[in-house]
Amino acid sequence: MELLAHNFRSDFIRGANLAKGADADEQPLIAFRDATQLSLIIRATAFVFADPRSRALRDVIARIAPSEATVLITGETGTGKELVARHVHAMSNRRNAQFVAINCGAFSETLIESELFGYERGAFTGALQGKAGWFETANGGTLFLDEVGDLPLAMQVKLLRVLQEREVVRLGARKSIPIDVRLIAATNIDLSEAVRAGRFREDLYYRLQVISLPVLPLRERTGDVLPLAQHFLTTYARRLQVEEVRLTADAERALLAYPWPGNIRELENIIHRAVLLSRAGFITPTELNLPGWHNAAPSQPSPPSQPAITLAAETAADTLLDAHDDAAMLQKVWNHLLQSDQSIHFEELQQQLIVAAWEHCQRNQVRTAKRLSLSRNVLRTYLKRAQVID
Ligand SMILES: Nc1ncnc2c1ncn2[C@@H]1O[C@H](COP(=O)(O)OP(=O)(O)OP(=O)(O)O)[C@@H](O)[C@H]1O
Repeated sequence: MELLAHNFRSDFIRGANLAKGADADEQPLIAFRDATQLSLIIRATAFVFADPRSRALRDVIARIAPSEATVLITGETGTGKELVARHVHAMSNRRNAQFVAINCGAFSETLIESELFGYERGAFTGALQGKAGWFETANGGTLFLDEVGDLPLAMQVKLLRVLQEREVVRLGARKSIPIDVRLIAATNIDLSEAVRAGRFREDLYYRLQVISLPVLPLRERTGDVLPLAQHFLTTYARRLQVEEVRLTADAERALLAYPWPGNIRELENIIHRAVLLSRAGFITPTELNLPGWHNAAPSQPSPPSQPAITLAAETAADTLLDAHDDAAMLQKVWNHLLQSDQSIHFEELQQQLIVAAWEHCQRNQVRTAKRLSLSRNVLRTYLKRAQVID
């Protein structure tokens, strides 16, 4: 297996320091990223490239990284698009400058303009002082625009202009500011389809995909499954200060047979939970609890009924969303649910929790996505899967 890690800050391989460090406690148990926060700090960056198709991708990245060309990364949710973007940056000549990662789906239409391009003092009510936008923040480095398909059309026009002119004009300003930024964009929707439907500008589409990097779903690169599982096992065992944990042969077979609709993020969550539930240093298919897997052993407790899961999710969502500190609260709720009934099905519970949050937000998708730090696209995917929207 091949594991690449960058020296600047690699939480995944800094295991020894992590075990006792603050990071160990602060890692949220569920992978809702706080998309509304700028990730100005280069965070965990370790890559497993074991499958021949992943190694081919790694070789393409090495070839294109040093160029200044704009890159469009495509792939299903959770396939590792952001990690690929960080890898491109880390292998480019801009590696010592800022990598700014933004999730375009996490911002309202009005907010995104001032965040992207910045504003001058007095540009709008409440603008008591000027602020640099993301383009200015990333100057000299790389700007990663995740979920670029979520950009409103008016913003697409402005983005195209910045890419053409290589300068930004802050809201309320007359002067333009020259910028030197490499843009990497990512999407999990079919942008060419969005172009045909008139939701995405064709000129911007071609401008973005000077280099196109498709990231395959995990089910199409099964050679990565066990090395990734091993990688997350080591990571979470260290973070959770658990002794060495191993997968049984049955558990490995189950991992290989599963189709991974949520891709690497789902694998990471499942291993994280299995490490928490593991006994005597082993993870069996019971601890993996993969959707569709049923343990015939009579000693197993029967799974909770659907109403019980729904109620637990509703309570969890209400507690979570009423709390001030969402991340800490989410971790507590999640811990509680894991401990209260270990047979609760992770995916099912996650789905129920998201639906409950959507109900809590009066079925307003924008507000729900914002509260959960998910993009609207990802939220819609979950809601469709739960069959509560078309
Ligand atoms: N090759 C890899 N090696 C190790 N970890 C990986 C790899 N690819 C992805 N991951 C991990 O899987 C998780 C999901 O990756 P990432 O956030 O980059 O996916 P994404 O495609 O950008 O998702 P989304 O479409 O939802 O934004 C992250 O925790 C990331 O660290």
